[in-house]
Amino acid sequence: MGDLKPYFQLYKKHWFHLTIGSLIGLLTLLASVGLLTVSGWFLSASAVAGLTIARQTFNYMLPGAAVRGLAISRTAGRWGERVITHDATFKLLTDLRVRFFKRMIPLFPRKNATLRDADLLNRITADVEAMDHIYLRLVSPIAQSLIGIVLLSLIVAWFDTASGLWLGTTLIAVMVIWPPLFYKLGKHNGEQLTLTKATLRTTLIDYISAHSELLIYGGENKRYKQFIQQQSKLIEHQFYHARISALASSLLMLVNGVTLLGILYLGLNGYHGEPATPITALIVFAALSSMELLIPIAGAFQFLGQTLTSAKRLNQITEASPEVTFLDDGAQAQPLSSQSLDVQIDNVSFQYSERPVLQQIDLTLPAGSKTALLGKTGCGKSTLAQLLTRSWDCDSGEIVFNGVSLRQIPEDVLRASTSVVSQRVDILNDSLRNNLTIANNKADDEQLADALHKVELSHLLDDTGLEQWLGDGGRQLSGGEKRRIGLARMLLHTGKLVILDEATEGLDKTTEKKMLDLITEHCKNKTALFITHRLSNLHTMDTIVMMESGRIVEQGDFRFLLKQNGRFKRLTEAL
Ligand SMILES: Nc1ncnc2c1ncn2[C@@H]1O[C@H](COP(=O)(O)OP(=O)(O)OP(=O)(O)O)[C@@H](O)[C@H]1O
Repeated sequence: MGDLKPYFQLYKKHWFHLTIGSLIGLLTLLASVGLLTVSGWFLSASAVAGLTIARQTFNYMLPGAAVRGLAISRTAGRWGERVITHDATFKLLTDLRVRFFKRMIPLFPRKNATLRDADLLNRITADVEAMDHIYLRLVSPIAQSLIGIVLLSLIVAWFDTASGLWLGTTLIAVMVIWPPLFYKLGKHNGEQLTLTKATLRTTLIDYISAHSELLIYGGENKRYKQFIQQQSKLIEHQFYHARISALASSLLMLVNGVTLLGILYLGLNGYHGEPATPITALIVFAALSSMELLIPIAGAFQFLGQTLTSAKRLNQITEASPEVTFLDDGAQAQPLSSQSLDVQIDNVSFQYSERPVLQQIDLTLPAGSKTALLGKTGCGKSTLAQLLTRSWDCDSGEIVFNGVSLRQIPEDVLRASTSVVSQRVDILNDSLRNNLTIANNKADDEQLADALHKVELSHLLDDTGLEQWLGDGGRQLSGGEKRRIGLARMLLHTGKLVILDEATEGLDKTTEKKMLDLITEHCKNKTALFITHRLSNLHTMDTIVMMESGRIVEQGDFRFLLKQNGRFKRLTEAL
C-alpha cells in the first residue's frame, strides 16, 4: 500500500472538489436508498389506508412529492457528482502525467537502458489513468458506503432497534470481509492483467513500427503469433477478472437476501408488540435498498491489484535518480563568458558497464580550432562526443569549457553553447517550421528558408512552404534529406562548439563536398569536432586524432601524421 502514498498526497491539491464530489455522491446514494424505502412504505401505507377509514384522511400528496423529489435528486445528484469528480480527476491525472514526464526526462539517455519507448508510453497513459481508481473506486465509494450504512442502520433502529442492529451488523460485516477477500482473489490476476496489457501494447507497437523489415525478412508471421498469444493471455486474465466480479456481485445478492430474511423474521409479527404496519414495509425496503450501498464495494477491491501494479510501475520511474544532474543558475553554477569556446579533456575514462569504453583521454580543442576524430567503428568516438554534451558524466578525469568544469555549467548554458549534428537525426512528427525552430525558436521565416537553401532542401518549401508536415519520423524524407535537416538545424543554432558525428555519411560525393564547404564556412569562428570515417577535407583540420579501443593512439595535423608513418598513414593508403 506504501506504493500509493505519493498519489494520496497528490489528492490534497484537489481536496475541495473531490470532497464536494464525494458529498454529492453520498447524497445521491441516500436519495436512491430513500426512494426505494419511501416508495415501499408509501405503497403499503396507501394500500392499508385504502382498506380502512383512513383513506379519507391519508395524505397522499406529501409522500408522493417526497418520492418525486428523491427521484429528481438521484438523477441530478448523479449528474452533479460525475461533472465535479470527473473534472477533478482529469485535473489530477494531468498533474500526475506532468509530474511523471518531468521526472522521466532527466533519466534519458541511460546507460544499459532497459526501458523501451512503447513501455514508457504505456506507463504515461494506461498506468497514470489507473491512478484515478484510487479515488473513484476506492476512497470515495468506501467513505460513502460507510456513512450510508451508519445512517441507514440508525434510521431503521429508530423504528426497531433489533432490525437496525441486524442490518448494521450484516452491512458492516460485508465491509470488513469483502475488501481483504476480493483484494486477495483479484491481486495476482490484477498484476498479471496490467503487465499483460503493457506487454501486448509493446508487442503491437514493435510489430507496427518494424513491419516493413518483418515483411522483407519473413519474420511477420512469428511476430503476429506472439501478438495473438499475448492477446489470448490478456483475454484469459480479463475472463478471470469478470468471474471474480460476478462472484462478488452474486455473493452480495446472497448476503442481501439473508439480511432481508432476518428483517422479515424480526418484523413478522410487528414491532414492540403491535401488529405489522406499513413501517414493516419501510424497514424491509430499506434492507432491500442497502444493496445500493454495497455495490461499489463489490467492485472496488479486485481492481486494487491492478492499481498497485500501475503505481509500482510509475514509481520505478519517478523514484529513479538521473545519472546526470545539472546545477541550476545557483551559487555553484558558472557562466561561460567568452565569445569563443576552448575545450579541455583531462585524463577522461568512461564505461557503460564492465568494459572500459574510453581510457585516459587527454585532448584539447582550442577556441576556434577544427579537430577530426577518426577510428574504427565502436572505438568510442560518439561516446566521447556524448560526454561533451553531458549525456553521461565521465567516471574519472574532467572536461573543462573555458576553464569551467562541465559539471558546473547550467544545462541551458551548455545547450546554448553546443550545436550537435548527431549520427541519427530525429525528425518530429510536425511541420517543417517546427522541425527547424527546435534549434532556434527566434529564427524568422527568412532565416529558416535561407538555412534550407544552403543545405539544398529548398524544394521542401515548394507546396505548403514551412507548414509542410514532415510526418511520422520524417518518413517521406530520404536518409540524405534527414541529415541535411540536421545540418540546417546546426546553421540556425548559435552554439560556439559544433560537434558533427558523421554528419555527411550517406551523401553522394558532390553533395558531401558542398556540405563540407558549408560546415567549414559556418564553423569559421567556432570550435569544431568532426567525428568521421571518411578522409575528405582532413587536410583542412588543425588536428586529427586517431582512436583505437577507447584510447588516443595518434594526434597531430595532416602533414605531421603522414610523416609519422603510423596508423593514419596506413589508413590513408588503405582507403
Ligand atoms: N548506451 C550504451 N550502453 C552500452 N554500451 C554502449 C552504449 N552506447 C555505445 N555503447 C558501446 O560503447 C562502445 C563505443 O560506442 P561508440 O558509439 O562510442 O563508438 P563509435 O566509435 O562512435 O562507433 P561508430 O563509428 O560505429 O559510430 C561500443 O562498443 C558500443 O557498443
